[in-house]
Amino acid sequence: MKVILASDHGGMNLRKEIGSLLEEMQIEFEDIGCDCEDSVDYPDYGIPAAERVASGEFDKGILICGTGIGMSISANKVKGIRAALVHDVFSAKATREHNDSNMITIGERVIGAGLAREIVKTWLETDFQAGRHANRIGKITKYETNETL
Ligand SMILES: O=C(CO)[C@H](O)[C@H](O)[C@H](O)COP(=O)(O)O
Repeated sequence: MKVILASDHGGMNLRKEIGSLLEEMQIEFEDIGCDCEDSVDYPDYGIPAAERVASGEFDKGILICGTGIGMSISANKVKGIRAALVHDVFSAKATREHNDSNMITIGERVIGAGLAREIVKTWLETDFQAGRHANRIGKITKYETNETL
C-alpha cells in the first residue's frame, strides 16, 4: 500500500506524528508538506494530494489541517476521491467498510495525537465490505461522470 500525507500549517505537528505511525507500521508513504512555519493555504496541499490518489499513484491519502474541514472540502472536489472527515474510531472503520473512502482528513485542533493514531491505524487496516455499499458508491461515481442515476 502507498500512502500520501499532507497538511497545512494547522496540521503540521499531527502530520509528523502520523508519519511516525506509518513508519512504525512499515507502510510506504510520501509526505508532501507543508514545511511551513508561516501560514499556507490548505487547497495548495490537499488538491495535489487528492489528484495523486485519484490518478492511482497512491492507494490512500491522509490530510490534516486545523479542523480537517478545509482539507475535506478540497479533496472531495477531485473526481474519484471519497475523503472522509473523521474524529472517532467508529467512523474510521465505518467509512472504509461502507464508503470505501480513499482519503481521510483530520483536524489537529480537534483531537489529540493518541486518538488520531488509533483512527489512522483503524482506517488503514479496515477493508471495504462492497455488496450494497458498492451500489451506493456506483451512484456517486455515475454522478461524477455526468451520467443519469
Ligand atoms: O480549513 C480549515 C478550517 O476549516 C483548516 O482548519 C485550516 O487549517 C484553518 O482555517 C487555518 O486557520 P488559520 O487561522 O489560518 O491558522
